[in-house]
Amino acid sequence: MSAAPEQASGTTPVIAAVGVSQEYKLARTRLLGPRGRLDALTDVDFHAMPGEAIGLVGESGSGKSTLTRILVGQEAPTAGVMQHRGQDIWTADREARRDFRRSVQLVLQNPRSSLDPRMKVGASLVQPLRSLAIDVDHGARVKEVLDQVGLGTDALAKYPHEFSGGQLQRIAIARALMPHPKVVIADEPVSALDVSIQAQVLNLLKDLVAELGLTLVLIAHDLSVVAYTTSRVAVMSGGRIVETGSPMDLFTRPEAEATQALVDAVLTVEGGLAGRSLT
Ligand SMILES: Nc1ncnc2c1ncn2[C@@H]1O[C@H](COP(=O)(O)OP(=O)(O)OP(=O)(O)O)[C@@H](O)[C@H]1O
Repeated sequence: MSAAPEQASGTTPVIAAVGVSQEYKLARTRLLGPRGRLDALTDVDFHAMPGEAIGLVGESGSGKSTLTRILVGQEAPTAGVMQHRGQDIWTADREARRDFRRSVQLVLQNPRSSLDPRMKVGASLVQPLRSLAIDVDHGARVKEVLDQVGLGTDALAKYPHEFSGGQLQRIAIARALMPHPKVVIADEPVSALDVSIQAQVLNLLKDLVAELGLTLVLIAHDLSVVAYTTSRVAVMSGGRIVETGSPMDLFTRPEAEATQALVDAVLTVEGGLAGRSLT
């Protein structure tokens, strides 16, 4: 098993996919015909250091969602290793697996589908504490996280339909924060939101990284979104990471064709970088 480079210098990534490949078997096109195979990921190395905000960007079908499912432990890779604090999550003991499930939380694209519409926000927020059997004062923790995401406790007795998309995404982020995670993986967290609200949610994620020392993995198809929010960006194409660099480097000196295409997409969308600086 190869180790992530930082381990040699004594600092362990909080999460790392090391040499990860993912092959899917496709449905037969003929009754007795062979099953096709699709390489969704090929030899991917991806890691996030403690307190780092890292972006993962790529066009549709490049493998971002597949890598996300591997990073959160929803799928085991067909080759390579998925590590949490240097330990393979699929061979780790029960305690280490529990620590991983608590430590790495996911925020999805659409809070309207990730939050149960029949549950009051208060009940949705405490659900992760129950399912992970975390023994803390629920009321105090709920107040604390609502404050961290800029919402008041009046949200607790309301249902999801009573909120705007931006407020709901704050609630989804609050829910992810409930178990005191070290890592938040946000999969296209602003692409379902109005452009006017997107910067607010991205600013919230940036503030959480700065104030709580969180590690953020931000996945998006829009390079300007990850450039605004993170300091290091990995570009995916065809199931591989084709380039990694600072947002400024990717914009000013893109090396891979896929990076150039993402830069072009930002620059041709009217107002693509409006209101977002690269620093
Ligand atoms: N469960 C699966 N079975 C078969 N093929 C899959 C499966 N999941 C993903 N794929 C294929 O793997 C490739 C990568 O898909 P993936 O969803 O990871 O890309 P993506 O970058 O997240 O795209 P999008 O932004 O459109 O969600 C695609 O060709 C996709 O069709």
